[in-house]
Amino acid sequence: MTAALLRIGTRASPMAVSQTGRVARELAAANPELAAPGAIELVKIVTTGDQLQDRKLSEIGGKALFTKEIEEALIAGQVDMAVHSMKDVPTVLPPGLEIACMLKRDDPRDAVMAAGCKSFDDLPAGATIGTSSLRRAAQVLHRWPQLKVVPYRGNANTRLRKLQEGVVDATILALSGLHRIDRLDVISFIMSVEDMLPAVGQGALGVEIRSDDQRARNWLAPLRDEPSEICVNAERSLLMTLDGSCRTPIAALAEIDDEGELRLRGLLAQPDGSQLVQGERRGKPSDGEKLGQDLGLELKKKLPIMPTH
Ligand SMILES: NCc1[nH]cc(CCC(=O)O)c1CC(=O)O
Repeated sequence: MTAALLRIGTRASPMAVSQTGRVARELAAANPELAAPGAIELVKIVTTGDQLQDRKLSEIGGKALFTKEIEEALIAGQVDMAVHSMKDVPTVLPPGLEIACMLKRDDPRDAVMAAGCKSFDDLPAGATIGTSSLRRAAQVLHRWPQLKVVPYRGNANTRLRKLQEGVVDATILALSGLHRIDRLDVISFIMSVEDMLPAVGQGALGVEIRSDDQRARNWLAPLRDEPSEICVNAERSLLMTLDGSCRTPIAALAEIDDEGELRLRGLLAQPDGSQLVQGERRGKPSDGEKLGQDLGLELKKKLPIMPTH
């Protein structure tokens, strides 16, 4: 057997394998040398975040846990690309690595699974929402203070099974993720971004490479979607300015409208939803990162008592 031309590292969950499959297919379609059978190999890597299913992420060190082992394999040359949900990628990358490509973003909204409900207004007081996302918890509790949020982990399939078993009354997952595992059928309703501002990078896939790997960069060039990159980078710039750890509920969404103007919305909250501040910036897409910084500073001023790290 001849060695693969390109090895792509991925988390082993069904969602991660599905999104890495999309990248592999698009790479093969755009680069004839990668279209031959066996030219691309998927390498599944179990991350610390995947192993620690039972503990709250915010207690065990945050989201780098989902990328660390894959980045180590990339640095060691065991794989040449790593496919990530941009939502899981920390704002600062290890030296020598870069996100060389973001694909066209999927719908960034969140979806709710809650039998027979079309809105959180339909749930009785005291109903339990299973989520370990501080961002989702803070926004739910702020807007529907009569509901209860309980910690909830596991991959998407596990969470859907626990919901079926009645462990909670409702749960919230990213629409894009449900699409990737072909489970749009379970959705009760999709949340507007006014009700639930998404996480930074939600719905976008990014591909990380070694900065000195020009071959990998060239293969990825045709897959890049510039508007998605501009929007996600504006959101990440806001996140960086807020020094967001996993202990701070932060949400942001950048979009480019029909006139070509960038609109960035941001939100910062207390984990219990007691305080929630929001802001918005509009400007040229080329100023996206500056708009992110500006809005980050404004939100910090509006909510000075940041949760302690
Ligand atoms: N935290 C895990 C994670 N990382 C990315 C997604 C969804 C897919 C995406 O945002 O691209 C999910 C699951 C979820 O939040 O429902």
